[in-house]
Amino acid sequence: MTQELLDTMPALRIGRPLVVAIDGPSGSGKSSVSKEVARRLRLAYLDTGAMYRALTWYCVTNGIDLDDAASVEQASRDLVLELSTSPQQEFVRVGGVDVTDAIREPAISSAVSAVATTLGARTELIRRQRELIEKHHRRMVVEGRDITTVVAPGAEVRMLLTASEEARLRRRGIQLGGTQNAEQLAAQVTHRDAKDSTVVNFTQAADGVVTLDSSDLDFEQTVDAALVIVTKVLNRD
Ligand SMILES: Nc1ncnc2c1ncn2[C@@H]1O[C@H](COP(=O)(O)OP(=O)(O)O)[C@@H](O)[C@H]1O
Ligand SMILES: Nc1ccn([C@H]2C[C@H](O)[C@@H](COP(=O)(O)OP(=O)(O)O)O2)c(=O)n1
Repeated sequence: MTQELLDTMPALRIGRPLVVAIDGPSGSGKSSVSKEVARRLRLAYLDTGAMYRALTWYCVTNGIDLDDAASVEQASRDLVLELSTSPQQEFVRVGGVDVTDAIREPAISSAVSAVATTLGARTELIRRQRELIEKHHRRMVVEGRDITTVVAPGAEVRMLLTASEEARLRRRGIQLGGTQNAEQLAAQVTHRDAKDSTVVNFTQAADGVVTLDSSDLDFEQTVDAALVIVTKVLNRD
């Protein structure tokens, strides 16, 4: 879809609220596709997974027991977090420390589910996510696991981005530069999803949520398909 066409669509005019909520499993392309969709639609961008990762980094760094729900919940309130909401720039800082790369390390990926399944911590991060959406006047692409269902069920556009398990494992393997063997990849993709889905459902689209299956699409085709969904949903309403 050309930029000229997008820029002239009345439904996409600046000033109107436009929350695009995108959920999906690990490796489905949420972060990369959402960021590009935000750039194309000139919207802010929120990676909610980065918030769960930042909280995990904070807990691990401060020796907080991840099995102690009360301590993890307290940590979620103490967390001093700065997170980029620009799709042009990526940074995450915790207490002034740059953790942009550290939160993507396999050690954090393996620990993050323990934090993400602590309900009290979810409540606090969801509160912060909603605050960020309001701060951006509801003009934002927000991606995660529970955005379409819990964080922003009233979003103008709600999408579930999926891909086959095989495609997701392959993509994550390439993304990590071939450093992980099959077992390590499965731990970071399939097993993590299994743990995470005990608290949120991101495998089936809720009512009103459009599914985009990217298994047989390349990155550009997926971005284009997501933009088509956005324009169709907006022109329908
Ligand atoms: N449709 C696609 N086809 C091929 N690779 C893709 C596609 N979408 C995303 N990718 C790549 O797959 C990897 C995982 O995507 P990412 O956006 O990190 O997924 P998620 O945020 O859902 O875990 C990235 O390297 C990304 O560039
Ligand atoms: N809205 C969200 C976003 C992420 N999470 C959890 C689930 C994931 O295991 C972690 C990290 O999310 P992230 O989107 O960075 O995960 P990926 O590695 O991109 O699949 O956070 C969540 O529970 N709810």
